[in-house]
Amino acid sequence: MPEQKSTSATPSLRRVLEILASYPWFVFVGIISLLLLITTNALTPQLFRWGIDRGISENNLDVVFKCALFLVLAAVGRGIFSFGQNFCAESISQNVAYRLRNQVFSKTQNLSLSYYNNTSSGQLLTRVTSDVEQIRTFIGTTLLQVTSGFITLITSSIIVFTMNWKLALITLTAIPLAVFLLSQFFKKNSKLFGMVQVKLANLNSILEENLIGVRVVKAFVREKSEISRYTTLNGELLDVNIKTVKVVRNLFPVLFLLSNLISLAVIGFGGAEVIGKQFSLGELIAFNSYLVFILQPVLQIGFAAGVIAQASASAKRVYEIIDAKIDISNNPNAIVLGLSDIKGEIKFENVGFRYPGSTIETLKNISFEAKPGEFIAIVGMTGSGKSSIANLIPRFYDVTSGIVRVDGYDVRDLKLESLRSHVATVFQDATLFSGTIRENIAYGLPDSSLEQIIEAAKIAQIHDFISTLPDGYDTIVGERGIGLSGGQKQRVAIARTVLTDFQILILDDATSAVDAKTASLILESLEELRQARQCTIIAIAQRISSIRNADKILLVDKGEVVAQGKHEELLAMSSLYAGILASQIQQNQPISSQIS
Ligand SMILES: Nc1ncnc2c1ncn2[C@@H]1O[C@H](COP(=O)(O)OP(=O)(O)OP(=O)(O)O)[C@@H](O)[C@H]1O
Repeated sequence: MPEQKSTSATPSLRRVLEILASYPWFVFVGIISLLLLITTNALTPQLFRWGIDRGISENNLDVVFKCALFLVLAAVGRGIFSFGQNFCAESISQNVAYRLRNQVFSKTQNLSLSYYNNTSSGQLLTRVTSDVEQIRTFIGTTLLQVTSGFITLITSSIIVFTMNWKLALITLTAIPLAVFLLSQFFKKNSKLFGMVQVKLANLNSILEENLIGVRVVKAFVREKSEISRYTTLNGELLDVNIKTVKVVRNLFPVLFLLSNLISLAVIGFGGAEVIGKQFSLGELIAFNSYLVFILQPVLQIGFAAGVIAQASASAKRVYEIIDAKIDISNNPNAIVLGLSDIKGEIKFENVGFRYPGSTIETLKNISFEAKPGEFIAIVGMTGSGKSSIANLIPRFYDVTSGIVRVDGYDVRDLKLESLRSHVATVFQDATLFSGTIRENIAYGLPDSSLEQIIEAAKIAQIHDFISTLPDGYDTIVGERGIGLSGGQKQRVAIARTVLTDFQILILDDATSAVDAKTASLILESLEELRQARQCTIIAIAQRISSIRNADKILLVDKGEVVAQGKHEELLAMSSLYAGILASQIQQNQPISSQIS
């Protein structure tokens, strides 16, 4: 993973708890309900004591009836306060989950591309879904249990002390023992709980890869081995889950044993005191009820221990994304280039580039210039570095050495939004979103009129095809809609880009899936657009025939520009270029397939 601020589990959970301050009313009403519930619970044994000692023992029916009435009122109060505290806790937990999901998602939108090179989307998905859900469960249920447990434990301890300090001492020996057991449990198992989420994320990655690559799996008849790969990882998740169940399960018999031993001691010692008339029967019954309010919270906290450990691990993983360093960001004095200011000049000055985390120098000493309104082509073998050069112009990555300039400005000094809004890119891999064709074309400028959209579609040579569809521009594409061929998708992607207000257009193998005739029609339209807008075009091309009229052609080999000039000049000066052209004429095939 890319460099990240170290995020440890406990501070991460503390950061989750700090979010609660944003919901003061829910917290306030929740705490009041919780305190009232605890008070009602604490009063109930006293009512029993009163009913037994003053009512039953003294044959006073009036006290017995009053006691019964108060007990009913206490039960109703418990119902209301319990609803209040649970409603507030659930509401807060849903809001915290909403906020974390939004925070993680907006971070994923701002993270640099290098982060995605090193993190699978399955891992990211798990953090937005499962990890956030763990945190929600912790806030909605566990936090309440633990808070109420602690307060009940303290108030009940005070009450039992005032009732009978000797019996209380026997009872309270349970607490340090339980705390010791729980701390040991935490120490030993926090790693294990983190592993559950790691395994789940691995499983999601495989699932995601397979869903995306389902055609490859089928074409290579790899279904069985993919099922076995998934099953293996699923088995690992099962093993870790079972291990967590086991460690939690092992904790409870010990805690129950402790609780039973204390009960035994109280009944034995308390019973002797009742016989010796030092303690009334009502007091012993009330005392015994408080025992539940001491031991139950200890068990509750025990139950919560696992969830807290899991929530801590999840919070750590969620904050790892929220805190992830953004490699490409605006510098404090970044300049905004307005549409009327930008001319479209590009200059590479001795540019060297290494992908983040890589030790290999992908680009070396790249220097070239594109004047405003020029058509520059980049050709070269597959893997030579053509896309890497193009990626540096809209600052998808930063150079390792040298400078990339747009209109004389170092791109690192320009505001990213302003730079990228003037530099439009059509990628080879045309990703469309679910929605209508119209929405897809208008993705960059959602307010575009249908006329503008149609004009863009005409330039991309896709208008005629769209017109044949029953719903025309309102046809749904993407996962929910009709399937488009690779070439059709590429043309919709070109239309989507053409519609925007760019001054520099980068075509990264943008017509690779389109037939040669349509590709040349698209280039003709783009040429007209270039003349009209005076914009600069950088085209990465596989077919030399499609770019022979370029103002300048850069021939890239092993990360270096080995020759640059017009088509005829390159033919004369570069045997590599001449060789590529000859082989293309001979075989009428793209460059990459010749070389690879
Ligand atoms: N994200 C990345 N991280 C590390 N190395 C990368 C990354 N992307 C590309 N590379 C490496 O950089 C080199 C240049 O890749 P690039 O995509 O620029 O080549 P290209 O000339 O555009 O290739 P093609 O014609 O096949 O698209 C290759 O060796 C590739 O392995």
